[in-house]
Amino acid sequence: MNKNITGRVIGLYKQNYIISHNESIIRCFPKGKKNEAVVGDFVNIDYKSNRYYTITEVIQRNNLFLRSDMTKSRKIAANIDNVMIIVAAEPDFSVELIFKVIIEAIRCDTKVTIILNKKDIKESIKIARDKLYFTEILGIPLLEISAKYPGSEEKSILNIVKDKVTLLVGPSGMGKSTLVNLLIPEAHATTREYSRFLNTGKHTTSYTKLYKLAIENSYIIDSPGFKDFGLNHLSFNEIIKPFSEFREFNNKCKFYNCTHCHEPGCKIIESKINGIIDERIYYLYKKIMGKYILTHNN
Ligand SMILES: Nc1nc2c(ncn2[C@@H]2O[C@H](COP(=O)(O)OP(=O)(O)OP(=O)(O)O)[C@@H](O)[C@H]2O)c(=O)[nH]1
Ligand SMILES: [Zn+2]
Repeated sequence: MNKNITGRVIGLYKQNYIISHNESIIRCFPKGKKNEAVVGDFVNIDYKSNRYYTITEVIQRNNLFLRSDMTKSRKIAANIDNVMIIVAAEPDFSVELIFKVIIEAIRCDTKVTIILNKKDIKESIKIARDKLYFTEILGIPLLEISAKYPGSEEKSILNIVKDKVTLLVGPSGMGKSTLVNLLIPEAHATTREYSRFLNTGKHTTSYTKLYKLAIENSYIIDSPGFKDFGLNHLSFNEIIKPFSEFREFNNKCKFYNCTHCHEPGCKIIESKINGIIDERIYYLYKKIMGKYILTHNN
């Protein structure tokens, strides 16, 4: 007898899916060779009596957060409302990398918050804060916390994640796991349980997982740390969109297809020279767009 049910992907490791369905979890495999579904997806699954569950259909998504380079793209999570980017006083982090994540979050039409962790490290917190100058100019919420030594302020994260599916991303070493354990005290145990369930033969923790928070209707998706974040799947307009300061000058350049990187008669370059556009933001744009153009023209 075939049994068709709908569930949500809460874990994915190689070809192994963990699907949640009515408070229980089901191990599942993709139907063909391709892994179409990602964490956060709602899927229809099918049980063939003596075999195993397979995903038969991915239900239409609201969005799909991904990163891509010239050769491949990596799907990270689907159906998200919120992207929380975690950086820290130390180790050092790349503003360019963080900004690329913001660009992708805005393409997905989600909210974005930056969490600056390890505020207890007084010697380096100011440098990290200065690097995040763009948050104020572009109106991106920034919250300083200490995931390791939490006080009352850390509770305000709950207001950000309430009633939402929040994707937690960040470079390695910023304290993402510490934050996950603070928000979801049973996360460690859940990860262990999932690893056993996946039967992968080793205790792998480095895969994307969806956790249910204690507050109703609120979820966190924890994804592995990354070193780079490619935007090859985006259009020129999607890359420029978060640079809200540029908007009023965007269509006023001499050339209709101005990249605002080097062209004569560029109103954005002019506005940067006149101090109307923040110089640091302009150079951040130029760096990101310069690399994007280079990979797209090859
Ligand atoms: N001082 C201080 N250290 C912290 C804080 N949060 C995390 N750490 C430390 O920073 C280091 C990295 O923390 P993790 O939570 O493992 O970081 P992660 O981002 O999950 O790192 P990856 O597993 O590499 O992706 C650990 O030694 C933590 O104890 C904090 O608020 N203050
Ligand atoms: Zn221009």
